[in-house]
Amino acid sequence: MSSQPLLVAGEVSKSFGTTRALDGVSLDVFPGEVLALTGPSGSGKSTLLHCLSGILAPDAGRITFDGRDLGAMGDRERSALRRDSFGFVFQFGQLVPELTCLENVALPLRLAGARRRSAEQAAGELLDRLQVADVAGKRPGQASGGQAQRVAVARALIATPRVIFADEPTGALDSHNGEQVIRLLVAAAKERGSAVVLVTHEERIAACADRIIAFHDGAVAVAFQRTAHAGGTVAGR
Ligand SMILES: Nc1ncnc2c1ncn2[C@@H]1O[C@H](COP(=O)(O)OP(=O)(O)OP(=O)(O)O)[C@@H](O)[C@H]1O
Repeated sequence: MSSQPLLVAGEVSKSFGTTRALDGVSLDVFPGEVLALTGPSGSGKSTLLHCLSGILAPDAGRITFDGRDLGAMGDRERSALRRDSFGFVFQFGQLVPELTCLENVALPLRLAGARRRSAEQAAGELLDRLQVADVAGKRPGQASGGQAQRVAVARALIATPRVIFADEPTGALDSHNGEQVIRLLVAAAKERGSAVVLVTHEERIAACADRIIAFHDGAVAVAFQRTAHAGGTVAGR
């Protein structure tokens, strides 16, 4: 496949004090692909995800999204990019506890100016797609961990972002539940054409991706192309 990469990291380095979390990492994320970042604890996976999503600024190197340099953007432009083009799923869903699950999922559309009725209709359809329509009227605290994580996935998908960043999204679930959540995330993202960057240390979860990049000590250790989806390049030193 010859599509252009959507997100590009070029020679990205990041340190926290004397700890070198990333050491000259380069990689591409292609439109619609599911990329897993794996590796042992402390190898730099989350730091890279935060740099790719514009949450953290690298000390050296460059991140571009759709040809635009994240480092050259002002805070407002970067926040708008995160809101309009990216979706996020974290280890603990981080849903708004006072809102129902349906309202949580509808929130990104409401913030983008959609009317309540159409936003909640779309949210209801997505909850159904993620097999949790029965918790629509409940608050997150009344849902199980697995249900709440599916609600968080629905919220990340609803505005059809170009990229979904998922940082250990199944870390708080048992392996069966975790794998089901990832399979639903991957299937729903593919239907909508959203790329997924998935941080996980679990092999079974990484195996759901099109491509796997394993990190060690802040650098790319090895990369595997599992499907013919994208012609990505990786490098590290
Ligand atoms: N905010 C921070 N302040 C200080 N050190 C940090 C910070 N964030 C990360 N680090 C350090 O940077 C290195 C890489 O951390 P990172 O969280 O990216 O690894 P990881 O592979 O995601 O690990 P885990 O799987 O345990 O989440 C580690 O040594 C970590 O202790």
